[in-house]
Amino acid sequence: MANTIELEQIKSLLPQWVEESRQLAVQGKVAAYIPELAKSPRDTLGIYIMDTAGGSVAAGDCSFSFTMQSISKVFTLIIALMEHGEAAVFSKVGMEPTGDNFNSMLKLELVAPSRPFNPLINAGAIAVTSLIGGDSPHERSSKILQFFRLLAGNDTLDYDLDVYQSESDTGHLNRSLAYYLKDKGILNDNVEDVLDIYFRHCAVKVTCSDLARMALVLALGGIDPSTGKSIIPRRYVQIAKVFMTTCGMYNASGEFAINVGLPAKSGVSGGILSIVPGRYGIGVVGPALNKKGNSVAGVNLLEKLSGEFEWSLF
Ligand SMILES: NC(=O)CC[C@H](N)C(=O)O
Repeated sequence: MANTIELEQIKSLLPQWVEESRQLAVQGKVAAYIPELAKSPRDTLGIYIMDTAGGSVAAGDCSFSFTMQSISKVFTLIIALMEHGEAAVFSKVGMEPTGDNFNSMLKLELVAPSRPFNPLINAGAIAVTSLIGGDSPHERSSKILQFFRLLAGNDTLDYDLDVYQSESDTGHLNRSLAYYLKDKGILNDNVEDVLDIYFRHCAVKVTCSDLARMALVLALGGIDPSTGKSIIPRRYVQIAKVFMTTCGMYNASGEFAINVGLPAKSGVSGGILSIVPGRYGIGVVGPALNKKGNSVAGVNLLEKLSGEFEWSLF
């Protein structure tokens, strides 16, 4: 179906669907292991969809801002690939899902070498972040933030310093993962430096429209929709999409592939970035999470959309 006709249909259906999906938030829980995230309003639900021709649809709580958390890992992977290429990145992380929690230590010890299974689990993302170069932790963080701003088409993107501080004060499990990787020679960086960079990129504050714009660049195979120029090599977008499909929704990635069938990445703040390749960039937020750590209402909304408009890639 032509995008413009479909977008009009989405526009008319979406407000009602948002209200229906919002009802499911009571089944979920807001993440509390980062204390600052526990303050998020459970019933919030927003979605923003951008198409390749400049059209967009917004519904629900689109002015709500939230931190990217694990969604940022997709883009730090891309930066590391652009700086160092595939061989260097895949010497530090694998290409396979784990079946374990995103912050699990288990396979690092069980499987030799202790290379994290993929770049979207915490251990893998920390290893990838350690590859991003610069003269100081500040310079490395700035480079990441600038790239996120470019992708979002929003020069005002910045850190939520309360969330950053909260995670920095309590992120001892991530610290232990990083020290373990340092011991095993996977991480060559100063551990506290790399964690600071990691906590900062997780704490970049966005709205659904920022996520949709970042997603749109991926949907376009790396083309900046404002300039028509390539800002990410197509091959690296392909790699990112594969990881989003196989590992992007934690241990529910298989279920999500069956029920929605789109590359997606979620974060513990309740955000989900998803794409319909060649067509749409989508940003969703709903802070109440299901047992697998994904936004209950957000996943439900994406299921409705994909089902109705037959977006599944499979
Ligand atoms: N799943 C997530 O969104 C995790 C990101 C979070 N900053 C953490 O490291 O625990």
